[in-house]
Amino acid sequence: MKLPVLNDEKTESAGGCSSSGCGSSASAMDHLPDTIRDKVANHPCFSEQAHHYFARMHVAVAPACNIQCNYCNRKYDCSNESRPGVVSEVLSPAQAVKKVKAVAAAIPQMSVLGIAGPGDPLANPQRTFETFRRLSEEAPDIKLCVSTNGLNLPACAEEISKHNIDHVTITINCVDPEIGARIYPWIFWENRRIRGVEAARILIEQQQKGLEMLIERGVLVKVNSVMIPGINDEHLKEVSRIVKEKGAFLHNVMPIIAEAEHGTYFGLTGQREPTAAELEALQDACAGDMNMMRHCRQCRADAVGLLGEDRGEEFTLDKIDAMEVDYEAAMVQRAEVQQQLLAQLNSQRNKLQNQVQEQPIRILPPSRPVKMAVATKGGGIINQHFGHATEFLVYEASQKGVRFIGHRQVDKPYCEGGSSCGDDGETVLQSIVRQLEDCEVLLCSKVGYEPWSALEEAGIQPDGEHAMEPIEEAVQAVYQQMLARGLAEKPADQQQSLSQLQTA
Ligand SMILES: C[S@@+](CC[C@H](N)C(=O)[O-])C[C@H]1O[C@@H](n2cnc3c(N)ncnc32)[C@H](O)[C@@H]1O
Ligand code: SF4
Repeated sequence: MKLPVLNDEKTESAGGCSSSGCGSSASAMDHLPDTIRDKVANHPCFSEQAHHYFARMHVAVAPACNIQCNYCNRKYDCSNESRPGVVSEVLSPAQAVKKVKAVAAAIPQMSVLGIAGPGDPLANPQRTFETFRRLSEEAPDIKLCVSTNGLNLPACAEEISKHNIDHVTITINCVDPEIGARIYPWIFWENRRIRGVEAARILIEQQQKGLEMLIERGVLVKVNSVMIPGINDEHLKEVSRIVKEKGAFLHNVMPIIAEAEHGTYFGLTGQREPTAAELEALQDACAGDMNMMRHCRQCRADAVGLLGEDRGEEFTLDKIDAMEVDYEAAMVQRAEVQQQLLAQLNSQRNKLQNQVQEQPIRILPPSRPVKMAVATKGGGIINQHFGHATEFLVYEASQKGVRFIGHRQVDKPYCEGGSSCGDDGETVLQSIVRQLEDCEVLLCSKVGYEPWSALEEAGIQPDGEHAMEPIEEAVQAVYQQMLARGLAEKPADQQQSLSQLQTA
């Protein structure tokens, strides 16, 4: 069965919430068949809207890998670090099942369990499928998903569909073996280590075959691609076109993380990471062809919580051993909480749609889009203090509506770092302001005087007047105010807004 692929340019409603490039906007979700909408409605990775409300967890049961990527080193771990491949402890399937049930009972909005490493789940098929089999029997209310490099996917596709795993992510960085040879030094295939272009050719063949087999079996497939400037960045447009044609549901183009201290080939050879603007431009170029995921936080292989947060420390093995879990009772509570969250999510979506329909048709002079940064702790509302934010979501408002375009991670929240300098002499505040330099507004619940001034000096208008309001509504409202004032003008009346905010 080939799944419908959304092209948000086509589904966008005039003046509405287009979330262009993301398959989860109100308009895009409405065009999905009910069966698929139900599958993604509470999946934080497959739906941008769901990621504000629903949490996910990964269990690290798969240590080995059957290929080497030049950007991956699973040996380097730091408990404060959130990046793929990193874990604090590898679990046995029995430990993983125990942990999942403990987390699901404690965090009822946790809807999805994924296996994503720290190596490749399908290079550890016994451990992976044993975990899935036991979970589908003992915790049938949890959605199961798996991430793979695809080398062993054709051999596992049938088993995946038997285990009721209806979401799979395949990492596809290229469809050209010459490019692949610059990303993958070797693969382990049919009991041999194979190198160079031949290795890349086999990997690409298996990935494409695996993708086709999953689509035929009605599994929702997301494709991850790591953007490596100068190596596969231009080429990823071709990858996007091909995987879309084959029926992939979502494409997630992620920036390479290449720090020398991680000891990866790319880290050590000085491969540069893309800038936020380069990533957005590539995502936009690919979006012409398919749905793009822009809310990926490149999680650890043992992450727990909402995307962007990690509550793993609350669920270490020693703590879980001390927890008594009645999963039958937990399932009842989980169902109630998740129903409520879905109702909230739907009501927010309907509200936005109604606003669009009720808006009188006005002919506005053409105006440019505006980017706004938002501080949120989840729930789809503006509910975080500027100084506590570890990341900011970025939205673009234009006359077509509001769309989510990405997120900016900060090294340290302002309140933890204050005006202290890093090795490069930049203060925490300067670094945050630099990350947000293309935004013109910052929406948060509160902001102190020092960051207020720094933001304003950088041309970013801080705004605490929309605290506790739904994000997209607030972004839309601020944009309307800017239009009414004439967009070329600098926002006036900052002093009045400032008096409504409290110091950090
Ligand atoms: C750690 S992998 C685990 C699943 C599987 N082995 C795979 O590669 O798909 C999860 C995702 O993180 C990506 N990843 C790993 N290291 C990365 C890095 N340094 N920069 C960006 N993405 C990375 C992988 O490409 C993959 O899409
Ligand atoms: S396939 Fe996944 S786990 Fe294996 S080397 Fe690549 S990123 Fe790391």
